[in-house]
Amino acid sequence: YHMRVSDGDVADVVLCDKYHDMTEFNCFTFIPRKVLHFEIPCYILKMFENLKILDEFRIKRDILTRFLLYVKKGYRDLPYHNWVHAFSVTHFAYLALKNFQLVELGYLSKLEALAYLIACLCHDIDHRGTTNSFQQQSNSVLASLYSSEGSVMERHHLSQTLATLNTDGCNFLECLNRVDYIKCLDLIKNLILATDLQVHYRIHARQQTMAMDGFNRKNPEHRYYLCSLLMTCADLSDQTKDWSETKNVARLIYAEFFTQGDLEKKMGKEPVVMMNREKASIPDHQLEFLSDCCVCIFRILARIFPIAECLVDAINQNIKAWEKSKPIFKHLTANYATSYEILT
Ligand SMILES: Cc1nc2ccc(C(=O)N[C@]34C[C@H]5C[C@H](C[C@H](C5)C3)C4)cc2n2c(-c3ccccc3Cl)nnc12
Ligand SMILES: [Mg+2]
Ligand SMILES: [Zn+2]
Repeated sequence: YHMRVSDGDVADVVLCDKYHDMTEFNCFTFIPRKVLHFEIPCYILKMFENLKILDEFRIKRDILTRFLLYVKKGYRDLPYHNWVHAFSVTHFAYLALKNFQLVELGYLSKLEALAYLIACLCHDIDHRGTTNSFQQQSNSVLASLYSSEGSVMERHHLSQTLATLNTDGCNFLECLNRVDYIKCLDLIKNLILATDLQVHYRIHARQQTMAMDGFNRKNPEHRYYLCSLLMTCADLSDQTKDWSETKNVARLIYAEFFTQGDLEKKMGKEPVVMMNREKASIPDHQLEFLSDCCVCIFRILARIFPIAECLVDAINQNIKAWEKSKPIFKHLTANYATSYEILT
């Protein structure tokens, strides 16, 4: 199953010493999806180096590189849940670590920072472009494996992550002492499981309370809520970029949603409106998602880290842009079969 990663592939990344000027790259306005596909592995290595994480844990660059090249191969060629998404989520984690000074100011330990980056890289490995409920509906192998615990896809992403770590020449964590190694895997597990939006909806209120009361780094619950919040923010960080990016990402997400809807129709099941290309109104649904989900999460983040206010503003700009797009969508949908074609 494991398509080999050659030593040449590893050397190409390890020996690449470009991108010295990271000024743009370190800003929240930087758009990771603009990075050339073949340059992504080098940028990931640069992020780890720049954060001084490799030295801290004596991680060997060639082993980390072999790991991330296998992770890259673990992602499928899907419109949205692909390797570029993994990179864009990891880039946000890097920005948060750097701009909020999460380790320097004691919000995260160095081990939590390492786990955060790895979890972002791996959080959607081997995604099939379908939701957890689709796994149940279609009685998939993954549902039979994990549906009793819930978060079916996220448990699969975690299992694929551990399998990749156990691939020859990929376990860059082997140099951690036993306590840190076990703690790191436990953190990666919690972080990947936190990317199930249903989990987020369940703990959202408590995250809000934590932000109002003030983050207490001595409180293990607060540490869990902060890590989960940072994961969800990273997963949704495309929504904090400019309008053309937001529109482009919506196009990719609905390509997956509508493909699942088409599949469900073929299975004789009625898809939810959000996944039915005949019935979905993308602007309305996106307005709902940005207003009820995204802006709330980033407001909590901004309460803890005031410089994240700019991310809340960016989301509000995108909400305005979706409002303005509605009449155009309404008019064009009359002429087009579906509102999706307008995005393309
Ligand atoms: C822009 C944008 N819109 C999105 C609109 C909707 C949903 C979504 O899963 N909705 C729900 C709505 C209810 C309760 C649960 C389970 C299901 C039923 C489906 C969530 C996600 C959206 N999303 C994501 C994203 C984040 C994490 C996992 C997968 C994805 Cl796709 N990343 N960006 C976006
Ligand atoms: Mg996911
Ligand atoms: Zn994701």
